[in-house]
Amino acid sequence: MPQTYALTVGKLTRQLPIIPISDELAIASFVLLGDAELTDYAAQALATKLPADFDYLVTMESKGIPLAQELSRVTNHSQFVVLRKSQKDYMRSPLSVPVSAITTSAPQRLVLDGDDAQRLAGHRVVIVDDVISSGGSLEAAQALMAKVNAQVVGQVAVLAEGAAAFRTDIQFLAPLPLFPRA
Ligand SMILES: O=P(O)(O)OC[C@H]1O[C@H](OP(=O)(O)OP(=O)(O)O)[C@H](O)[C@@H]1O
Ligand SMILES: Nc1ncnc2[nH]cnc12
Repeated sequence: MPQTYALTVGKLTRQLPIIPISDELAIASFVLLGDAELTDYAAQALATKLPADFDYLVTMESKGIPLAQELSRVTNHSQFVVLRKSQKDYMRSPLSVPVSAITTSAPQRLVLDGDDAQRLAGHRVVIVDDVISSGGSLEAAQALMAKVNAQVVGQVAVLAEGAAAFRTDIQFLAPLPLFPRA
């Protein structure tokens, strides 16, 4: 098994460390947090793939947050919504659903603050994340949007990992392979 994977996103390349995540599987770890150059570049590129008309970007804590912020700025949307991975005492009437992701074996919930729920109700939203893999995080976000009667008009990510690269219901910039564990 190679130790790193050379990821190319447009004009940028990054060497991603290959990390075992189970007895059978390893991932090329893509941590966008802290990579301002790639975040800005990806936001510019993803902006061209968004529907012309939407009200809010919605992202998932945590690695999607800087991307959604930059994409909001590029598309002149002054507010976006973050779905959290834990419930905080400052939330009012939060809604939550179970979420599973390829990187997380422990049970988790995805949480929407009630104030954000009111803001999204009846609006057109685009779900944005750094990477879509099993689709578990995306599915949980969709479930929350359905709960608040928000219409999902786009689903975008920088990378589609494994079988997600064959999905026709998402827009992304590059595929990312999964690796058998050595
Ligand atoms: O399609 P899936 O299998 O759900 O995988 C994709 C999700 O996994 C990663 O988040 P992670 O759970 O690692 O949390 P983090 O962003 O807080 O690190 C990534 O940011 C996506 O949200
Ligand atoms: N390859 C990857 N790196 C980091 N987080 C991920 N979440 C899903 N796939 C991932």
